[in-house]
Amino acid sequence: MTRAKICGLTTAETIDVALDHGAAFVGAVFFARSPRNISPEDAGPLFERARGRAGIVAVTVDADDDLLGRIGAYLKPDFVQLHGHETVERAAQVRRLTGAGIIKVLSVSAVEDLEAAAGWEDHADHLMFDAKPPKGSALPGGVGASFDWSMLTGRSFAQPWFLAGGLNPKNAAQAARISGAPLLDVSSGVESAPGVKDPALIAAFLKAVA
Ligand SMILES: O=C(O)c1ccccc1NCC(=O)[C@H](O)[C@H](O)COP(=O)(O)O
Repeated sequence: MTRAKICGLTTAETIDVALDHGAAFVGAVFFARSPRNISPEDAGPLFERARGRAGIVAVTVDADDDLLGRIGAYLKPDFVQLHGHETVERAAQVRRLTGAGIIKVLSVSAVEDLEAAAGWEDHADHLMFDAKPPKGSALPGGVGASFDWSMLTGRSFAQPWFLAGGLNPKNAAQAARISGAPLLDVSSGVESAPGVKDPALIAAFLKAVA
């Protein structure tokens, strides 16, 4: 069985659908340029319904101390997802500032990109292999780009890891089978428009990987 994270949730209805269909993680995005951006003050009460039912993930991109402090205070996430150029030293500071575990995202377009995982062995609780966004993209994630999943076939890593990038209800099972990923992550593939999560697509995605 593959477990899944539904990312970029902004409404009670879509969080409930994710929880009711067995999402293992639910994510809130804290990045001003994202159509999924939400404030820590709004995310806190909204995501409380997920506490103890799924891991609550705060997605950040080279966030400053002020934002991380607010995320820690209002959302109290189980994990902070580092989707920027954070170093292992910064990851340790993020842990201290938020009290949360770390999911480190590694952008992949070629097999050599997987080598970065070794540097995070003692510094992240989970890894996420996400597709490198197309040149000029305004966002480092959530863009629906994918990479060749067979690069991951037969590989093992020190931490549990997510496959992300361009997944949707139709390709999720095949992606899990080819890559061997224990965890999948999806955002735009379960939306009807940028930033608008579709309850039926969330349910279909989670059924596809169950
Ligand atoms: O989703 C966003 O808007 C976003 C913005 C900035 C940094 C990361 C972001 N998303 C992170 C995720 O975990 C996405 O789920 C992941 O990149 C996969 O996205 P998609 O290809 O759309 O499924």
